[in-house]
Amino acid sequence: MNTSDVQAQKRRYGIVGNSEGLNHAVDIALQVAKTDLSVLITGESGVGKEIIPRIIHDNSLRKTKKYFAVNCGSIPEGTIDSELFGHEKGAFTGAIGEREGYFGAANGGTLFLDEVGELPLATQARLLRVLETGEYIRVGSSDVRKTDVRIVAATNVNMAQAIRDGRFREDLFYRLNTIPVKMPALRERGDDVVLLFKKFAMDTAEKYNMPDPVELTEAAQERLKRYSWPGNVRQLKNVTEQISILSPERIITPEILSGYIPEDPVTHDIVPLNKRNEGHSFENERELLYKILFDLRNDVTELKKLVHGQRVEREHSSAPQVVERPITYYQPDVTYPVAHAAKGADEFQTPEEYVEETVSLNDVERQVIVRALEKNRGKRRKAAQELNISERTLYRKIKEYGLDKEDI
Ligand SMILES: Nc1ncnc2c1ncn2[C@@H]1O[C@H](COP(=O)(O)OP(=O)(O)OP(=O)(O)O)[C@@H](O)[C@H]1O
Repeated sequence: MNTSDVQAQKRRYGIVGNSEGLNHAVDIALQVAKTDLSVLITGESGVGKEIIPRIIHDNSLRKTKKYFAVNCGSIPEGTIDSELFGHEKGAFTGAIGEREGYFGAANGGTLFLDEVGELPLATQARLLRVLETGEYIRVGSSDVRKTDVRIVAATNVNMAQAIRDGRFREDLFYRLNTIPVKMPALRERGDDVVLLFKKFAMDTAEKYNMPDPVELTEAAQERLKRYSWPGNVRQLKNVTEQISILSPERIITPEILSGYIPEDPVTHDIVPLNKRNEGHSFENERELLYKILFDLRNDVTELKKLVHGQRVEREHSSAPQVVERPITYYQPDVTYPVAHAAKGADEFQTPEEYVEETVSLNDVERQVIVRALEKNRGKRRKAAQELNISERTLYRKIKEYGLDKEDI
């Protein structure tokens, strides 16, 4: 293994970790990059398979040509052939114009077929043909076209089982698997888990302008290493973000970790997140939640500034003082104390009047959505963009909170 090349690639792509399995995967990617051999990357969901095809393409002779990543599992069975191989005008109802398809568009370049194990059998036959001969036919056409595409595929399904079940063609498997690359599960990477936690903690602190990233005690590091991480690096990233944002403590102990990962090191209670399930994606929910929490924190900070400003003003005019409140972080399952919204300078409250009111997270979420809808004059697409969530999630939330019955 050329260690310095491997280290350079890891720096280039922001890959964190130094375990043997990870270094080996990057090394193989580098070694095969200059060939046109097909590569099949295997590994559990969330282990970081997507980076390997990028390394291969960027270090290949095709690097100046197109690179496409296609998630085969997220494309409906009815349209996958047309997406991959293109279609002619009028090939099926709704085919208003012709479509080139990825195999045509990537000519000369690289195509990354993620979740290749999910391809329907008919598409597998087409894929085998193009891999063996470079030939393919658009849907609704009889013309044979030629293309020169390098295929890198990835899967998290057990291919041997899929072949036994008749869900995946054995001949295609061998064709794709010319060079196998195995991405190890996070639980097999030893200290990498701690390095990754540090990276994600720093990224989160930077992203949200936090003064200091969270840090792990020695015991907490051991606890992270003992846990089985069924959702792998993706799960660790989410957990680190959650801790960074939700924990008022910045030094993380095993006790604090217990609120975020199960005590039982091998339990699969925390379900791996499914990126493909866009309509009800946890990533979207999480983003919305983070946004709410940050809006809330910003509101409190603003309020604090306002209170401070008012206090200074009133001190000068010997008016009654207002008690300053520390900013509180949100804690799961705890209602959040907020001061009454500032009403305007003249209506400002005295300490006696300054009451705490609790709002649930749902109330806050509802308010944030109403605010975004009002601001965008009911335009849901714009509101969803502003909230950084998908339109489908916004529609669902609107229904959930009965906002569709309100005049916004
Ligand atoms: N070694 C690593 N260093 C830094 N970030 C990583 C590393 N491995 C994975 N990640 C990050 O973890 C997340 C999940 O990785 P990725 O999407 O590549 O997983 P995957 O194996 O393709 O999962 P799936 O099979 O579900 O598609 C991404 O945000 C990725 O950037």
